[in-house]
Amino acid sequence: ILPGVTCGYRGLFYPSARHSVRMCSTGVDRKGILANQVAVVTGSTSGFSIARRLAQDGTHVVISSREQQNVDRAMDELQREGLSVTGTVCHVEKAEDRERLVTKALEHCGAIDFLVCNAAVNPLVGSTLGTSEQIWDKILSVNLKSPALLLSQLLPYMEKRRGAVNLVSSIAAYIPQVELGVYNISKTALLGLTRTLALELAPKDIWVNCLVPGIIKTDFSKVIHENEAFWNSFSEHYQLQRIGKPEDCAGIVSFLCSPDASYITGENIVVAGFSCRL
Ligand SMILES: NC(=O)c1ccc[n+]([C@@H]2O[C@H](COP(=O)([O-])OP(=O)(O)OC[C@H]3O[C@@H](n4cnc5c(N)ncnc54)[C@H](O)[C@@H]3O)[C@@H](O)[C@H]2O)c1
Repeated sequence: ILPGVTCGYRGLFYPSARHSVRMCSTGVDRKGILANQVAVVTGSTSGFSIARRLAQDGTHVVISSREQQNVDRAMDELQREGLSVTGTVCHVEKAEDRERLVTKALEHCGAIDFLVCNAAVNPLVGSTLGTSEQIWDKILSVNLKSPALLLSQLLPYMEKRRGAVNLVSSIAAYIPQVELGVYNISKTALLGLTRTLALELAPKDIWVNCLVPGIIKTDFSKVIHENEAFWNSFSEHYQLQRIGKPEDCAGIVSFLCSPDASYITGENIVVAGFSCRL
């Protein structure tokens, strides 16, 4: 256990903690609604709003991304806020890194309840037909294949306690942007992956849903929100007259892991300020 971080039940597989909170679902104090549960979040060291919110709601969170220094910095910041967070390097394309992530979660927290697949890349701004085979492989590998492979490694542990999986797609799945080419396609395919996994995992009472963010202000979307042409047409396309904040997405992920969402699986939840083009 990390200094200053209490996991509380290291090495023990408690029966699903969800059952103990299921009774107090709607209309009650949500503080600690995810207490004593464990979440693994990929690509969670730059904005880390989802990791923070899950931890604020009581979850023990295992963060990860490609660079040790980024993992250390995010862990440090979240632990200073008194949150139960640990982390490790996990380049989601690498099987050994995914295995290390699983081991880390089990070592520190003894179980795994939730998986949030946040990591994604878009190495190219350009058309689909102008994309090299190498870039195709990279985008599909990180954005689409890795979530499924990581889940298959986590599943033996998640199914002991039931659980929730949250994939992260994009509004680009519904409203493709010409300059986002293969990225649009990877995010569209995630909608299909969500439904297929929901079907496969329903008998295990593991819920699989997909967050579909609109334009959210992060480094990832700089290429869009720092572009003047984008702002010229923004109010025409998005009805809430602002771009999203990472926190706008974090709460919905927490909700989808909570007992209040126990009859929701296979859904794509759009958090995008509404567009008539949807
Ligand atoms: N920001 C937006 O407007 C927006 C809109 C729609 C969807 N999204 C999606 O939201 C998710 C989070 O994006 P964000 O905007 O917070 O950006 P972000 O850059 O903060 O998050 C992406 C994370 O993925 C990590 N990552 C990339 N490749 C990785 C790999 N191979 N292994 C492990 N980690 C890897 C990055 O280091 C980063 O931490 C992504 O799936 C993105 O596609 C973002």
